[in-house]
Amino acid sequence: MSHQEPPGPLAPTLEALRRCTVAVDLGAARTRVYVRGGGLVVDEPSVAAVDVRTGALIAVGASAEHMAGRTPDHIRVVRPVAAGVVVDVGMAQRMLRHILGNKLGRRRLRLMLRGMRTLRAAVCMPHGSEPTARRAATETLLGLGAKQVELVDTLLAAAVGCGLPVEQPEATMIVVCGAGTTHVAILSLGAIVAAETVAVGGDAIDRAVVAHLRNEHELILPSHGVRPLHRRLSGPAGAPDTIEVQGRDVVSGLARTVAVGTDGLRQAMHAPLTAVRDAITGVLRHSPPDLVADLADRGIMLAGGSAHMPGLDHMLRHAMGIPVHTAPHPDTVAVRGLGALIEGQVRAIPLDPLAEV
Ligand SMILES: Nc1ncnc2c1ncn2[C@@H]1O[C@H](COP(=O)(O)OP(=O)(O)OP(=O)(O)O)[C@@H](O)[C@H]1O
Repeated sequence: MSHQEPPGPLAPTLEALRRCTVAVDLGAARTRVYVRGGGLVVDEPSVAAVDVRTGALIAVGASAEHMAGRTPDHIRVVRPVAAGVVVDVGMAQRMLRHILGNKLGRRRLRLMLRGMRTLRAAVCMPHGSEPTARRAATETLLGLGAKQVELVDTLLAAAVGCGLPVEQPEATMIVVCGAGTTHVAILSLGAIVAAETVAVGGDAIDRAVVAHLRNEHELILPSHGVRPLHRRLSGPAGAPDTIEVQGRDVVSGLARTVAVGTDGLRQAMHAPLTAVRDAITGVLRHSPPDLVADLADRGIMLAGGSAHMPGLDHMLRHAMGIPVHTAPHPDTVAVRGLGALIEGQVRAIPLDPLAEV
C-alpha cells in the first residue's frame, strides 16, 4: 500500500485538487464517484452483501440494498460507511472496487486504477471529522491504488456544487441534510465562518415515521415502505387528509391496510427536524451581523438527499423567517462540487496581499 502523511485540515489548494482524477463522496446512504472528463459515473447505495461462510461478496450497491431484510442466515447485508465515516476500510474498498467495475467495465477500471498510481483522488469529509475518520477515508482510496488523497470539507464541496458564490466577500448559508447527519454552515471568502453538525438526517425521519405508524396505528411498515409515503406526501397542495398505508398488524402479524392522517405523519417527520432548526439558529448566532444580514435576502440553500423530503423547505422557511431554496439535484451537490474543483472550474480566491501604493 502507498503511504501518505497523516491527513491535515480539509483545505487542499485548488492546484492540488486540479491534479486529481477522481472525486469520491462516500456517504452513509450512497457512494458517488465523479471522474475528471467523464462526469458522475457512480451513484449507488453504500451497501454490500456478504456470504459469512466464505467471506465472498455476493452483491454491491442497489442489488445488495434490495436484499436487505430478505436474506437467508448466511448472507449479511452491511454498510461500510456510517454518518459519512468509513467504519470498515476493507469492505469499503471491496464495495468501491466492485461498484466501479460494474459501472466502468473491468478493463476501464484497471486502466483508471493504474492511472491513479500517478494521479490523485479527492474525497469529501464531513465537517469537523476526527483524524481517525480522515485516515480511514485516505486508506480506503490508497488501498485502491491512489498515490495521493486530498480531503475536502463536504460543506465547501456542496456549496460549490450548489453554484453558491463561495469566493465572494458575502455570506452564503448551506444546510446539507444526509442520511445520518445534517451539516449547517455559513461561508464567505471561500472559507467556513461558522458551522454545526447534528446527528439527524433522513434515517431519523424515517424512523420517526415507522414509530408513528407502530404507536398510533399498530402497524409495522416494511423497510422499503417509507419512501413511497414520502412521495405520496409530496403531492400538490390540497392532497387528501388521509392516505392508505399497507403493513403488518403489530399483534396478529397479518397484512393490514390503514387510513393514516397526513397531518400526523407530517408532524412525526418534522419532530426530529427541530434539531436541524436549532443548528441553523446556532450558526446564525455565532456569525458576524453583516454576514447574517446578507442572508435575509439570499436565504438558505438546502441540499443532501433528505432535501427531497416533502415540506422540509417549507418548515425551515416558516421556522427561520428567511427564504429557503432547495438545490437542483440536492443529493449529488457535494460530489459535483468536488468534480467542479478537480475540473478546475472554480476561480482562485483573491486573498493575496495588495501591492503598496
Ligand atoms: N425522495 C426522497 N424523499 C425523502 N427522502 C429522501 C429522498 N431521496 C433520498 N432521501 C433520503 O436522503 C438520505 C440520503 O441522503 P444522501 O444521499 O445525501 O446521504 P449520504 O450522503 O449518503 O449520507 P451522509 O451525508 O449522512 O453520510 C436518506 O436518508 C434518504 O432516505
